[in-house]
Amino acid sequence: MKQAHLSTPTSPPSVFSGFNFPHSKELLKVFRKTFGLHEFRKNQLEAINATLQGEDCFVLMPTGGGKSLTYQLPGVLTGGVTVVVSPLKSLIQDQVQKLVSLEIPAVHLSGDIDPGMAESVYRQLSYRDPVIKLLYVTPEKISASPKLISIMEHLYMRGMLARFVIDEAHCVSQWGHDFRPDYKRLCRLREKFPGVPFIALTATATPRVRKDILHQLGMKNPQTFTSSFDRSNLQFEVREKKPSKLVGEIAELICKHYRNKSGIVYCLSRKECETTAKELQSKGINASAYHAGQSDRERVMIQRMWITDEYQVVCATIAFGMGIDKANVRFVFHFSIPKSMEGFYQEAGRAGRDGDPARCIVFYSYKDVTRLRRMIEQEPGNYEAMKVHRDNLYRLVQFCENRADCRRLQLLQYFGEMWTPNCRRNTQTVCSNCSSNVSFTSVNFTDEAKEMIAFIKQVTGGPSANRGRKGARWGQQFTLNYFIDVFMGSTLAKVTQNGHNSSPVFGLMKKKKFQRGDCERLLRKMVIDGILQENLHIGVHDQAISYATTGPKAPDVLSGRKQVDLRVTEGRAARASLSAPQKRENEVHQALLNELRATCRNMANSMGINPVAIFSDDTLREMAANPPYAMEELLEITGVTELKAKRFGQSFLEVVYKFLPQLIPGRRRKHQSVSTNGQEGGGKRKRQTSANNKRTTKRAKTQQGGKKAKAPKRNGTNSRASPAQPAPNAWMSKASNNDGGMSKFQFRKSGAGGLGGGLGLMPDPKLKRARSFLSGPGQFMG
Ligand SMILES: Nc1ncnc2c1ncn2[C@@H]1O[C@H](COP(=O)(O)OP(=O)(O)OP(=O)(O)O)[C@@H](O)[C@H]1O
Repeated sequence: MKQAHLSTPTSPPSVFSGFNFPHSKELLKVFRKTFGLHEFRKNQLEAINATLQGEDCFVLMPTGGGKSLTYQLPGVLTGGVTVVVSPLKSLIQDQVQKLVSLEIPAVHLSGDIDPGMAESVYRQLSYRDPVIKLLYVTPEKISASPKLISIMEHLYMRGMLARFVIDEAHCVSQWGHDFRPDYKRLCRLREKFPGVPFIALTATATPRVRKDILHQLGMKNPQTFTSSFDRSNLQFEVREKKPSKLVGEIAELICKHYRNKSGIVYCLSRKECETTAKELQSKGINASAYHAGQSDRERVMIQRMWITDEYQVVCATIAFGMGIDKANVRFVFHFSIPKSMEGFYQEAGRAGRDGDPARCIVFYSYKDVTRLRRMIEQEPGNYEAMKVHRDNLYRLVQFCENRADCRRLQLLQYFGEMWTPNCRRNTQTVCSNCSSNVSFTSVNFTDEAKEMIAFIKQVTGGPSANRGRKGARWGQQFTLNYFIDVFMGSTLAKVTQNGHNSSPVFGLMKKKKFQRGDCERLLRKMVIDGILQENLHIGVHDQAISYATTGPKAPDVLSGRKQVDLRVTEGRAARASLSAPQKRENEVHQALLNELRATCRNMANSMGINPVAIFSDDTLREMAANPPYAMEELLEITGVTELKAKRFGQSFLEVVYKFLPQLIPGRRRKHQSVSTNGQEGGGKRKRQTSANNKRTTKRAKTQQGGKKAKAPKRNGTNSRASPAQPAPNAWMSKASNNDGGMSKFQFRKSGAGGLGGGLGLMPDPKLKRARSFLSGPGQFMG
């Protein structure tokens, strides 16, 4: 694989870098002579040095990044046997073959090894100084074979158990996409063989899964080596799926751009694999199906023929491809959506391992979500596991639906990387969102959402009414599509028969000049956000039907604690009668967010640290959506600790101050509280505007149509004043003081009459809590 060009922040040199270790000379010799390699990739040398020093290691590298070397090379160098736990027989066989081809003594004990061979392996392992350097096993083998455990005990007693390698370590976490119960039992190895170092490796893990992996494996203080997950040579695209035309579309893509080029088409079911392969064949493409319904032999043969390019395309279920080291895969298409972001990234990552451009397209249809949900709910397992899978699926849906943010950025953010890739730099790999010339803007649909929720609740009886497969219900059952019909003013018979054409919400979205697609996206977003929910039922013909009802977050919307925004194309936004001030406000908040991000990036670059070590993007979004005007308000923002506020806060407040003239429009802002008597404010803390800025006062007056704003007091206090409101000119002087400014900001009281008749801007802590990554400005797009 060619080295990807990464614009990630550079990590500081590790204590494990370099060649000044006792083992370094021998290491270089084996690296060059045995493995035939010349240059280490990022983090390889560091991880190898660390494990050779007896450290536990956690290695996170993207697919094809070169993880195997980080344990194979130490395996060769160290005395004793390195035990590698790997999830798939095919993967194990492939690795063992490769090692043997390099004349490295490697063996496996996977399920289908013949008994004579297994005996021979056991015998060799019982020698005082075994020749075997790497022993590959499945986690199931470790769980089920007392003989293997006993062999390992003997190795351990003789000091010949060099290390344990946990490959595809995300399988240990049930928050991951590929949970394997036997992986979870691997922590027993730690108890049984104390002092034997572990290496856990994975190509896909969110911060949450990473934490869980270490917890599950009992790795308390590992050396962690993380490479960027960016695969800059991959082009990401999500296309609308038109089922009846899809195979034709795929065939055309292959014939036009990938004639005789290798690729994978991932399908959801065996049947889909078969029919897709057949149809591609009928269009002259050399394709084969690959799925669990075929015999092991058949699958091995298909895999081999694809690796050697005898088959151009494999139409496969997800079981295909893990660990296959085929460099020249030019495309990975998802005929139906994958089950999770991790699954998607792992599958897509099988393209372009040689570093040349490759294309990854997901064909997305919301109908597939119902199919997948049904599959998830039919899988054996407890409710928790099912819920995790369902959440993973909805996260992927959210990715597919977001047509505004860079796809690469979305993926990297999902994996916890906080930097902005320059996706547009390369026209061959620019993602479908960055190459689109449609511009988006955010529209607040909270009022409409409230009406919809009230209607759905009224007709369905709320969430408790539709629970259970055949549960008792007081309300009626309707699908999300039915509600879309109602809100779009459809005159379908079922709508009129139910009398919903006379409801006030009938045609609500049509009146807003919305297209059906936009209305669909809004309702799906409400499902993703938990404002609505879909309950899966099995119909009379064994068909899965999802009935919609209100979700757990609906009360937050009704009470005004949660806002419902949808990104729509600007033209549509205008048609949706977004008021001019509303639009201006959105733009200001977006511009503020951009500048906050730039500040964070620049600071991080100058300090040589990751921007996330300063503030996460979620924190910056919250800051932009609800700008802090003082240090104490900054401290209210999720992710801002006192230490961070002290170290970095001033720079961020200065950015906010720069936007003050636009942020003080003298009218009620989004997150303001309104007391029952119509007076605003009334909360413990109010974000209030500075009073002694004449420019803004004047502006506020104008915006109120000439209504006189309450005269600001210069240094007085006011019952509705925030205790921390520096005047802009005072802020500027604070900024130059360079003392962190914290104490002064906290205790200085400026004039507090506020603008626009003393409008207090109070952050609503509940709203902040409810604000997910979806609801910040610029997040969710339709
Ligand atoms: N330092 C290096 N120089 C050149 N090639 C390398 C280097 N390290 C690894 N490779 C090659 O890169 C390819 C991918 O490596 P490897 O199979 O270890 O990736 P991986 O991270 O385990 O991927 P996956 O997640 O798909 O299993 C292999 O062909 C390997 O030989």
